[in-house]
Amino acid sequence: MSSGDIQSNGIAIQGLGLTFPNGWVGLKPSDLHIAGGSFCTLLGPSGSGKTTLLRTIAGLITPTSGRVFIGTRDVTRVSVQERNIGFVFQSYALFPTMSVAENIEYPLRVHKWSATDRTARVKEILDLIELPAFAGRAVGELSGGQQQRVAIGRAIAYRPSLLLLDEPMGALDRRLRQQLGADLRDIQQRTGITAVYVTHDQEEAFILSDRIAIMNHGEILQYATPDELYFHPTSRFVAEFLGEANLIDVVELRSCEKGALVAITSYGAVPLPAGMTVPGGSGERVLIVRPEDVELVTAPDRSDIPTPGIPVTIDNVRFLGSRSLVTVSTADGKRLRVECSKWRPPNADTTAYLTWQPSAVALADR
Ligand SMILES: Nc1ncnc2c1ncn2[C@@H]1O[C@H](COP(=O)(O)OP(=O)(O)OP(=O)(O)O)[C@@H](O)[C@H]1O
Repeated sequence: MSSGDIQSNGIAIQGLGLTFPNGWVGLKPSDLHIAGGSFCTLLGPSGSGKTTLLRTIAGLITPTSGRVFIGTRDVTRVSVQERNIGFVFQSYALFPTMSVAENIEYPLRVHKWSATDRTARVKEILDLIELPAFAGRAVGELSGGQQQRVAIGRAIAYRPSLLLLDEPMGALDRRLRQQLGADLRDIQQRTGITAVYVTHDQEEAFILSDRIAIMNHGEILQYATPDELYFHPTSRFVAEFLGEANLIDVVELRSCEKGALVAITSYGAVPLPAGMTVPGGSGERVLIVRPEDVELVTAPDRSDIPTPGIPVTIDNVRFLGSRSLVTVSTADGKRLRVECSKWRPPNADTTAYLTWQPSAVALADR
């Protein structure tokens, strides 16, 4: 496919910070390296700085500190037009009086492509976005999802080195979002363009992305693959933002005889995954265990309970069909959650013990 001839550039930001004129800190100085040809998502709650970071990469906002590189080129002081970037926003921003083909052709005219090259490229893009039969239609006659496909096609038509997308599916219903998301990922992979995508929808981010930057309060907290983020969050915020998490404060970390690490908690010693090393820094830590990794066991003799074997009382059991959600309380009143899909939970008000495999535990900053 000749659409794959886009020259993929990575993006590097170094110490990028932004304080707005009113004194509000939009971005705390951060570093990030997005590999060329990858799909990166900026994910975080409303107001966390996702759009601000995207706009700073685009050159629509000038940072107060740090640098932005596209490939090896320092573009910190380079204008938007010279950064060679395609944009897609939530509002389609298509020209309503122009046809689909004319919309796609427009940026090629601006970039002074020859008529022959324009015709060939428009055809190629119409095939790529799977709308060849709609070339002559006015964009106003298309569905929302089709219009966004045209917007994506128009954004990549002149072969920019980056594609930046700010909540492009925000106005679409769930079914259309899923369809367009799959189309977008397919287009990104077939062209090999580097894409940076803003959303606050975790599921969308997980489905689409090679790597995700989790943001909060203008800060990039962690940049990793979806499974690294889910199973090895490095902060309490990331753990709780990406689904349910049981958090247990660590009093102390100790090495046992075999060199493995053990976390001392107010519920006893909790073995940590083999090979885990003591993280740097001196901050307080928290253990993270996902509800689906926890098992509730009952046994007449406490010595039969596998570690960590935290005694709990079952508060309630909610049956949800394919799984049950169980809320339990420890002796000191801490509430924890257990999800069971393959075994029946004990009845409420019974005493049971919580256990899990050491590999299920992540260690994060408190
Ligand atoms: N020009 C500005 N001057 C002052 N503060 C601003 C300006 N633009 C944005 N902010 C603030 O910066 C913070 C981050 O805004 P931003 O739009 O980047 O968040 P976001 O994560 O994209 O949120 P959402 O998901 O709601 O779009 C917000 O608190 C916002 O009010």
